[in-house]
Amino acid sequence: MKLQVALDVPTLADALELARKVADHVDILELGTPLIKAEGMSAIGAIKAAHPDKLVFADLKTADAGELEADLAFAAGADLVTVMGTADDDTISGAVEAGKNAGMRVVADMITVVDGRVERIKEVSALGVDFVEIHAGLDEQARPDYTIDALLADGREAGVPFSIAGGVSVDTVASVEEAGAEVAVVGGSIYNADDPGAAAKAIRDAMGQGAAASTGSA
Ligand SMILES: O=C(CO)[C@H](O)[C@H](O)COP(=O)(O)O
Repeated sequence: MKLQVALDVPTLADALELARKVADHVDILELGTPLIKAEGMSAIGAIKAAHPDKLVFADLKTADAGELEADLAFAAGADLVTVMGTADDDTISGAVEAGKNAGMRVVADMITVVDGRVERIKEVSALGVDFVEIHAGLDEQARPDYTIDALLADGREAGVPFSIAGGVSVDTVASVEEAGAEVAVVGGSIYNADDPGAAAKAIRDAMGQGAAASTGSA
């Protein structure tokens, strides 16, 4: 399983600083949606230029014009982009087409899909996305009864390649790996830590894989 850090910070300068602190311990550097909105697509290339040995993930959360938005992110240097799992099937297919043309990968973000999630995961997988991100967003995580367990159960059941995002921490990353995820996505547990580098290393160690390898593929 690979470890992806979500650089959910407001400026490119903050993202470059955070990436520098954690890069030794992660495989994939994610530009969070707010960062891309604040800084634009050029931030993708800046992160890639600073860390050419890492996969760069642009969390576009595209809801329409899938081919156009994915094209822009791939041209800017992204290795992977997200399209919303709730988007129109043609939007998802458009992003998949852009991925094929660029030789890069497309991930369907299943955020806000709760009822019927396994069925929709299978549908978007059949449209050709490379994997699905089974995801509880920050607002869903803030509810008092939130746990990661439903995400893991749906990953096990769906039978397609998946990542997990939704407050993954040093305490839960082993269960994400045990569920069969290709990628564990971690934001707040790293960027809110007093020492983000140490937090990333602790999560990597909890995965039992030691230091991050060079990342030609996820
Ligand atoms: O995409 C996101 C929110 O929409 C976050 O990047 C993702 O949820 C990972 O962060 P955290 O570990 O804090 O949940």
